[in-house]
Amino acid sequence: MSHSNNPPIPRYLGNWCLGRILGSGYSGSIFEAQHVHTGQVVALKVQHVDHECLTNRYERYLYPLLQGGLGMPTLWASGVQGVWDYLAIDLLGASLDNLYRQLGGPAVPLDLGSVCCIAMQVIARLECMHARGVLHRDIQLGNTVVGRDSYSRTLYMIDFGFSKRYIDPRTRRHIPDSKEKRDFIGNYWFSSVNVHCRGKVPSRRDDLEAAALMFIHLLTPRGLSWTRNGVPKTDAAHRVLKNQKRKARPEDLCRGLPAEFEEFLRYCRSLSFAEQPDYARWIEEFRELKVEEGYGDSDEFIWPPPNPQKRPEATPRRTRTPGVVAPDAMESILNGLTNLDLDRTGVRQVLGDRKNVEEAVRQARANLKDDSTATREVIEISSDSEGCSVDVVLVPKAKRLAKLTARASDATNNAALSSLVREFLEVMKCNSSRALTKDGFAFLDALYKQLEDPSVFVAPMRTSRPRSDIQKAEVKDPSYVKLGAVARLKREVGTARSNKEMAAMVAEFGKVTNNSTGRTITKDGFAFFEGLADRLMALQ
Ligand SMILES: Nc1ncnc2c1ncn2[C@@H]1O[C@H](COP(=O)(O)OP(=O)(O)OP(=O)(O)O)[C@@H](O)[C@H]1O
Repeated sequence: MSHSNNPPIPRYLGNWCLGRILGSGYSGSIFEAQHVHTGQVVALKVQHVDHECLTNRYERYLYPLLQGGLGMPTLWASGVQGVWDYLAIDLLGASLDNLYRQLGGPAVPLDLGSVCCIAMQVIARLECMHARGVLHRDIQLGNTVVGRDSYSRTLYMIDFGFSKRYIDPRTRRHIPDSKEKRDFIGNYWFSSVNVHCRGKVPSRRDDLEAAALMFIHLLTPRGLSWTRNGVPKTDAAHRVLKNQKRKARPEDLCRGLPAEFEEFLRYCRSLSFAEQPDYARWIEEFRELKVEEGYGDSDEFIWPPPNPQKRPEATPRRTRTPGVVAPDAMESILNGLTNLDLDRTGVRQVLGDRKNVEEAVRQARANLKDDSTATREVIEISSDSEGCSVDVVLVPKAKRLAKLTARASDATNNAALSSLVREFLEVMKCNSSRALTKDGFAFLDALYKQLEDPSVFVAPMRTSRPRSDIQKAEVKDPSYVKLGAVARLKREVGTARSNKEMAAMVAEFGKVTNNSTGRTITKDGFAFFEGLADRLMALQ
């Protein structure tokens, strides 16, 4: 319906006296308003009842599902008066869109510290919404706003006009997927490729992918490439935009950004339709990135952005430049393959006592046996420098770690252990996830055992309990516990005087990593293992 003939919005709606306009969207306007009796100040979302997209009608049913969650606005009242439908919700502050533009965006990107805070908070908001069975489906800068007063460092999600329950309240089941192409719901800039370009049914993964694109947009000078020509005005222009979005590879979108952003985007795209995302892991990843870059570990969104507390260390950050396999990375992949020597029956045992080979090693060997029947994983790696593509056989991370674990139990001296530690580092670095999986812990167990006393049985540092059990049973340490301990280990490993001392360090590393939410190896963690490999050579 056309709005030009709408009657003017009255000064009073229900018990609310309308004040200044806060913003307007496609379906209506938002006003600051005050309760005539209590004086309470709210944001009043006003829409014409005949509007073709009367989102208030949906929102009033969704708000109650979200009440009480951090960063979820409260719905105080709602009603219809004459032709006006209104919702009275918490009055909040500026949107990220406003703040970003104030600072010069998109010409000027946002600082990494702020984007990490945004990432931690937005992922947590999505976790909260999803836990209550609701998808947002319209994640964008204009729908992410800061709170007021004591909540001015908290981000809120607003605009649930496109939101939907993805858990059927009757059956308690996830909504079904569909092969049929559906009309697009969301926004041009950040809606996921599956939803926007392929017409798929939105699910939790798509909220997260939209968030990932939003983070990348904020960090990219001039923003995501498909946003640069403005909102498409014709169907043809919209088709061009969708094409551009569909073709943009994560490695191109994230060139020059810290690896976490590309990894997060890839992770979102790897989720299956009904899969539950690992929110905690990614909140922890962005927290660690923030700490590593000198911005501290808080997720509070401080505006204007403060300067980093310390400059980033000289070691270059791990940015990803996939698409091009660097010659040394390719060499390490191929070396890794040729080093996978399974026939070690004649190796003399010096450090280890074969009778006491621990559970982790037995497990690793069992995994190796299973591998003989496993299919090879072929991954295509294209090179944009040459405009060609090469096929490379990559051994999956788990398999390579299992082989390293088995070899660790057979190591005959410190030099052999040192080279195994270096191979372990290679595996962890060339993989898109730096999370220490149970295979990684098994390697640490084997290494610890060799360093400490191979004749004593050592309880594994991490068991392979199902993740749900682990989450129930464990109270995670705050990230600074792990970060502080690993930084100390990195400093101290260079002066370790014996294998026993190094064993204790490996054990401590395993313990703090197992107790942290993300179980990722940080930059300091990598430096610790590098130091350990050096020290093992020095103490031969
Ligand atoms: N609770 C609030 N407190 C303060 N400002 C708000 C609040 N809700 C919305 N706004 C402002 O109004 C703008 C539009 O709000 P909202 O997105 O909810 O409306 P909409 O009509 O659904 O918009 P669109 O059609 O663009 O999706 C927001 O970007 C924000 O700047």
